[in-house]
Amino acid sequence: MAEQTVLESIIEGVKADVAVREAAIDYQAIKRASEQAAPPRDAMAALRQPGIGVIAEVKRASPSRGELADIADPADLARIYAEGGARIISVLTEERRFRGSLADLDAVRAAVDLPILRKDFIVGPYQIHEARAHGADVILLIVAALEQNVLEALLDRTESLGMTALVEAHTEEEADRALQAGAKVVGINARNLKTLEVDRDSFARIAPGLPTEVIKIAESGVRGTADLLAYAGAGADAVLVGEGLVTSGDPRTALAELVTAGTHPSCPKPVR
Ligand SMILES: O=P(O)(O)OC[C@@H](O)[C@@H](O)c1c[nH]c2ccccc12
Repeated sequence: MAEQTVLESIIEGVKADVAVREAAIDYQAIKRASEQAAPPRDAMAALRQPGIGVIAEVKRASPSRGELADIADPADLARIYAEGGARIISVLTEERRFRGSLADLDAVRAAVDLPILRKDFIVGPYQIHEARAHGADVILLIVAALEQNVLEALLDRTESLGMTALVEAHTEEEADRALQAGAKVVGINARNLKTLEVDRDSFARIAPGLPTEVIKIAESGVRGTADLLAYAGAGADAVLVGEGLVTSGDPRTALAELVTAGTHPSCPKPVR
């Protein structure tokens, strides 16, 4: 048998964890909970604000870097992000490799009023209802992890709940599949989730081929304002930043620098 990619091994763990949660709260129950949650916030409006937005991520660990930051109080970090001008807060909920949890999502939801992205490896509708039930407004759909018909079904499910899907691609082919499925927000991840290699040029290669009306997010590898400005120059509406904030020692200042650069009159703007 061919060796598993990192992505495949993560997904295997995620499926096992979802099965455990579903045994405790079944599909009908999580569906009801998602329908009873307070209405989702408008992430598209947040992303359409002028300037290059920053999506700030609550991230403790990653398979590529191991432990990044303890983050004893994710609510506290989320408040710092909100005060610092983040457009959206991303919360990793994958437990095995990223040390996130739904408890983190709950804590952040209770602390801030911004749209929240549940960042996980979504494999089926259960996790989408779960995200909504826990107050998420945006979910990540990773093209490389999903068959096309499943991607389409999950995108429709997300939108029918009034949520926004950030559809993630790493190659031109995956970006085409995202568009085929009807994605309105496309993220280009500089990191290849199969090998964990980072290629910061992938955004500049792929983004110009996307329709102007599609919102474009540059994901991963933003170390500071120079990377933000480079992504802005290549047409990004927003950047998604984890490691650069949580390992900075001073996330408030690190975020302020990015937000200031992204809203400065000299910052390149996406063509609309
Ligand atoms: O920590 P970074 O390099 O700033 O990256 C943030 C974000 O892009 C990254 O966490 C991410 C992007 N897509 C993902 C999919 C799954 C898990 C994590 C991710």
